[in-house]
Amino acid sequence: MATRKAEINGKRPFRLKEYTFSCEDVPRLSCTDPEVDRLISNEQPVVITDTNLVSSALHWDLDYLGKNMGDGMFTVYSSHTNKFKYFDDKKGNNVKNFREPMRHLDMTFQDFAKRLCNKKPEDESLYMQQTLNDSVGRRIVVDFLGFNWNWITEQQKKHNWGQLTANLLLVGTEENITPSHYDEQQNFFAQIKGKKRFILFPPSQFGCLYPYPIYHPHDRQSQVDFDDPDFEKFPEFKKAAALEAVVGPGDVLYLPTYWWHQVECVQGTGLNISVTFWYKCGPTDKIEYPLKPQQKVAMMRNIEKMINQALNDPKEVPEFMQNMVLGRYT
Ligand SMILES: CCC[C@@H](CC(=O)O)C(=O)C(=O)O
Ligand SMILES: [Zn+2]
Repeated sequence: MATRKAEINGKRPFRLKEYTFSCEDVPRLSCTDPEVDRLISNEQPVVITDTNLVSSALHWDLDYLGKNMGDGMFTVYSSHTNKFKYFDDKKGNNVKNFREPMRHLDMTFQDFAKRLCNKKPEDESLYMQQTLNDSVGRRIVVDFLGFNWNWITEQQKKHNWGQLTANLLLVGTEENITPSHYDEQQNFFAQIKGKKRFILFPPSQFGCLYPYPIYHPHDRQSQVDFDDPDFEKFPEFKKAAALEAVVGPGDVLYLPTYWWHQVECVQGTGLNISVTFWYKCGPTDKIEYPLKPQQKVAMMRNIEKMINQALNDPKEVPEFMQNMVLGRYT
């Protein structure tokens, strides 16, 4: 796999995997720069520095979390490859012979830390993805309360977002990859330890990324394997053009809703810790034309849901959709 050298702000270089598509940089601005507000209002991604959003957690490492996460059971995924492709197990029966691409395990943080430390190259990769809740130890609660809630709540209000829905703690090792998908919430993604590379595509490139059908367990995930794209099956992927951001400790990436993202723990940057801040989207006061790409994606999802409900059988959906468009809108 070809790689290329990269660095953040002249810091120690590291290597990034090369793909078939071009990558432009996401803007990297201080939170004091008024351009940040403009980009967020326009639902454009931006790496925001100097927020102190998670400064109270920059000392987190495996040892500290092992001592302070408490003895609760936490969600850990295990994968034969280094890819952690999300799946909705409630939709598993909709697809014949669906094979779950990773295993969902529950374990204490101490057990997770031990398995990471003793991990041999042939062992499965592990990725903790746990919503921060009141089961954690007191010192983690203190660190959590020490997040810069003033700044992020000010953003939430300024941009008229809905409620904070979850803070997901992500603890992984270098080379863990979350393959390309989109979410339906606004996300301030805070990096605590190690570096993460985001490969982003705007919602307007929906047609290049070929998401699975909405009834599929991999709903919202791209069908395209970036490491070996099938241009026969997914010809429009040739036109995909990405934005890229590498975030390090203290950086916050604003990841707008419906933006596609593949996320890679960067090689050579060690243990990787992040926390997400997911917010419900705000209400659309007035429909304005032309509609925004993300509104069209939301419309497509609602129409797919309606068709699935009306047909009441996933096996009937492909023929129905093809009859509707093939030779008529193609
Ligand atoms: C389960 C969430 C994973 C995360 C990407 C990553 O850090 O691996 C992501 O996709 C997001 O924050 O939206
Ligand atoms: Zn995501």
